[in-house]
Amino acid sequence: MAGKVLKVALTGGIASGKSLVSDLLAIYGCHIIDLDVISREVVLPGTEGLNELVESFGDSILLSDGSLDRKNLRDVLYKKGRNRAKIEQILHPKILQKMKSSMEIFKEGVMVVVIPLLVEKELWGPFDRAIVVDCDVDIQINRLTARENIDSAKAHTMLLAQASREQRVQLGDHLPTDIIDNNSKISDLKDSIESLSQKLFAIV
Ligand SMILES: CC(C)(COP(=O)(O)OP(=O)(O)OC[C@H]1O[C@@H](n2cnc3c(N)ncnc32)[C@H](O)[C@@H]1O)[C@@H](O)C(=O)NCCC(=O)NCCS
Ligand SMILES: Nc1ncnc2c1ncn2[C@@H]1O[C@H](COP(=O)(O)OP(=O)(O)OP(=O)(O)O)[C@@H](O)[C@H]1O
Repeated sequence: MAGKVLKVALTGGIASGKSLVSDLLAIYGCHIIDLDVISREVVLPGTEGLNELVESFGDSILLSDGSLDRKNLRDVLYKKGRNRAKIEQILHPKILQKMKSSMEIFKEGVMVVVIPLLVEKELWGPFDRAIVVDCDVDIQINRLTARENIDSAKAHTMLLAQASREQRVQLGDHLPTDIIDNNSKISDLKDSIESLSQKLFAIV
């Protein structure tokens, strides 16, 4: 007989710590599906995703080996205008189809699906619960500028393409939601994630 699956959506702003939290949840036995990982698969050389992006934005978005130049597409995405909508229109149906297939394979335990744009795209329908990784905007900007080697003006532009902290926290109106504070040390985050995973495995 098949066991039960707890379907948990994990979200948070850019550079809030979603990957770190999902790595920790994996250590405690959660099964992770990450839409940032899937979004790389749907643009591999030879895919429809990459071909459609090139049709729309030209081959300047490619590196010399024919793979996607992610930095270049990022600049295209955050430029003023309709580029972001066009990129999302090409990639999101493919990403969501792959998410659905990956979710169907998992039959027992705690499944955590990392969805950066969960709130922006109102994608909470298939889930039992949510986790929001939250940190102060200043800390988020510092982590983003350090990781991507960009200035703070560019980091602010990236934040503006996403929901605000306040909007994200309102996810609690739709799903039982755990807010994970990631403002302090990684050792503190580890402790919160250990408790959270115990809670999730007790619910499933
Ligand atoms: C523009 C791309 C190539 C930049 O790649 P890069 O390796 O620099 O970043 P990565 O993919 O790891 O994304 C990092 C973060 O950027 C943010 N982000 C990505 N796409 C978007 C978007 N369409 N709108 C707002 N924020 C976004 C998310 O917080 C995400 O976690 C890439 O982000 C992309 O393909 N985005 C479009 C697909 C998409 O919307 N992905 C989000 C998951 S559904
Ligand atoms: N508590 C913390 N203390 C110090 N550094 C941290 C902490 N949490 C995350 N970081 C660092 O901040 C950066 C962003 O974290 P991470 O990549 O996990 O965020 P993310 O939400 O997955 O990012 P993205 O939205 O780009 O996918 C990384 O370089 C990570 O190592």
